[in-house]
Amino acid sequence: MALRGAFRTRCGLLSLLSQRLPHGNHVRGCVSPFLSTHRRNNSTAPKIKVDFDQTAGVSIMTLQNPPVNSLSLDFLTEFCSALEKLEMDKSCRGVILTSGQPKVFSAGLDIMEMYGKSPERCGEFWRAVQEMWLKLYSSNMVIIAAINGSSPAGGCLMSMTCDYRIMADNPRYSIGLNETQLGIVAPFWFKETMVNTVGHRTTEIALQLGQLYSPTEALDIGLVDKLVPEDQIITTATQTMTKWLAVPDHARQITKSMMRKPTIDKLMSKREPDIQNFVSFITKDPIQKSLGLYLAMLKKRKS
Ligand SMILES: CCCCCCCCCC/C=C\CC(=O)SCCNC(=O)CCNC(=O)[C@H](O)C(C)(C)COP(=O)(O)OP(=O)(O)OC[C@H]1O[C@@H](n2cnc3c(N)ncnc32)[C@H](O)[C@@H]1OP(=O)(O)O
Repeated sequence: MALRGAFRTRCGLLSLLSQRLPHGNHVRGCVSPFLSTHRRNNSTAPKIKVDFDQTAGVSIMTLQNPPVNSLSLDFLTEFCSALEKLEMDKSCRGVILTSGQPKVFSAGLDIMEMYGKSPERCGEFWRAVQEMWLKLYSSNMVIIAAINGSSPAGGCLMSMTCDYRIMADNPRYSIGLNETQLGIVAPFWFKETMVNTVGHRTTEIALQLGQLYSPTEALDIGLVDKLVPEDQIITTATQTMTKWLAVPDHARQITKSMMRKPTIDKLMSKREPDIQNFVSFITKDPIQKSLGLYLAMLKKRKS
């Protein structure tokens, strides 16, 4: 039923863009579903900057995949490899995740990775998305998100895998799992991560509506834990980290695992079917058309 609903029209995307774009913009004029070009970040510059403070045992991972830190296959691969290195380094006990791009923490999954790609490539991409989630959600380190910009969809998922979320108090920013507004469906592990964060009822409403929340609304529902002025976000994250690292590692790690293991085990046991589900869903013609329209509109609203 959900799939049929998503396939029925492209209005999920159209209504999202005409009703509420994250920065309050509106679609202007008509759009062509055909996208001939798309500015890609093909740079070989590192997409993740890691600053390790050896004395504190804390790394700051800065996401730097311009223009909007979208989660492309290359980005995810580099991110997982950087995180794995830190995980294996016993002197690193905490990570602060933040964005090096103005106004955006992460725009979520790179839509270009899901548009016009072969089933094989889509499968490879989805495996990388799963890997990012698994590595973050099961990390032994304390992970704090310093959300210094908008964080829709996959960006919100990434934030929710962290142990604590501090968001810049700027009403122009938004955060949430807005998948249904794009005519796509948040997979079960996105849903469970949100349930584990804000509870069942709030998730039910948030997911069906594909709701994007302002920082104040996100704080109200517990999607983020603290709001601070943007220029204080890293100092606040660093102070918060000190508090978390004062707890004995083994006790905190076992507790974290106890809370998250059922969800992690569920994805681990369903990884391949989850990839197949994603590939068969995303490569369907109506979904491809919707994604094409959405991309075209993202560009159009700037002109
Ligand atoms: C039955 C069950 C089956 C299960 C099937 C599974 C289904 C799939 C589930 C997928 C799960 C998650 C999905 C996602 O994460 S999809 C991504 C959703 N993201 C969004 O909707 C955000 C879109 N972007 C924005 O709203 C804004 O860009 C912004 C982040 C608020 C920033 O605004 P801005 O004004 O600063 O920048 P803007 O001018 O809009 O964008 C700059 C350029 O970046 C391009 N771009 C933006 N977002 C993306 C993106 N996510 N992917 C790729 N490209 C993106 C945008 O087009 C601009 O490009 P250009 O400069 O014009 O070339």
